[in-house]
Amino acid sequence: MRYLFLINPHSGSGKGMAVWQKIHHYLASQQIDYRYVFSMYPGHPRELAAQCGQRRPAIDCLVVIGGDGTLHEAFSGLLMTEAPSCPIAYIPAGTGNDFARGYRISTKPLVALQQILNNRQPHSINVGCYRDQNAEEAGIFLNNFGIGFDAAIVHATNHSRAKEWLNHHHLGTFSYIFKAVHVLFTQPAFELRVACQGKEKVFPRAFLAIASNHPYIGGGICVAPDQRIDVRQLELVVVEKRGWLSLLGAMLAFASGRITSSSSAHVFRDSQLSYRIRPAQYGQIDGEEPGRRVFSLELTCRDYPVWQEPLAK
Ligand SMILES: Nc1ncnc2c1ncn2[C@@H]1O[C@H](COP(=O)(O)OP(=O)(O)OP(=O)(O)O)[C@@H](O)[C@H]1O
Repeated sequence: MRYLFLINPHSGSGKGMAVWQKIHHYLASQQIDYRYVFSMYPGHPRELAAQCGQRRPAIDCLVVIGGDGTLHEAFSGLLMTEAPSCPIAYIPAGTGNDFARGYRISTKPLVALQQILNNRQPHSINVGCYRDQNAEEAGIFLNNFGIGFDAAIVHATNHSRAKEWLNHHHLGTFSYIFKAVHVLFTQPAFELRVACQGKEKVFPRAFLAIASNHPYIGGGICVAPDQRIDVRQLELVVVEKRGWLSLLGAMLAFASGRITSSSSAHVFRDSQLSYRIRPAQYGQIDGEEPGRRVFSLELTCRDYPVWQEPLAK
């Protein structure tokens, strides 16, 4: 096997570089055929991954070291090319690491590396695909596509001047909770129309809509407990803003990983979902922001090979 390591040294406020140093030290002491490349700027992981098929000598597996955003870009790059699918593997080095949770990859770099080196067959995972007819834009999501509450928190947190400092001092969760409380009181309701399995449902006062590819969001919150990354299906959870008390209850259920059992929540599950949202809202796609806008989404599924043995349950 010939591996290409793609590293975002800045992910997780510098964790990417620290993880790579550990991995590099180990690889250099073994008989392993590998190359490596650093991503230098936002968007670079996508470009580097898109060139994988043309590399000579050919590579058998692209190993990404970074956070969920870097992994998302690498998958997008691989899926953009017509070349035969190059299997991917992942060593988490971000702050949230939700994909690693969803696929069961260790957050200990050398254990995650062994999951790759000991692997013997490709594992097929589901990748969520979206087409926004409104913005004439298409893309993928590995973790989730959120609109409303969670996306407004991502926006507030990403633009917080204290983010770097809090992450550096392992206080990122506090920043997230603080922003969540603020958004809870300021985020207005919006209209959502969902079409699923031939039926349309209208929510005049939706508060959040999260489509998930595996159970986790926001650094380990369980938002879709029945969702599995190896099943060709997506889960959309919609929460309504009925009144302050029920909304507060729903958000507490969200924070404690029980949102799907809240009476304000509605769950839709299928390999194809469409929904429209008005007026303009914040969105988040695997933690990155597509901007505040009106959405008209069609979600579908496709599969992709991962070269990594998941940890035992
Ligand atoms: N050399 C670089 N300098 C700055 N940004 C980069 C570089 N390489 C990649 N990026 C961009 O950094 C963004 C965020 O990366 P990523 O999500 O992996 O890290 P993170 O935000 O620290 O982790 P998490 O998403 O878990 O919080 C990605 O959009 C990626 O394109």
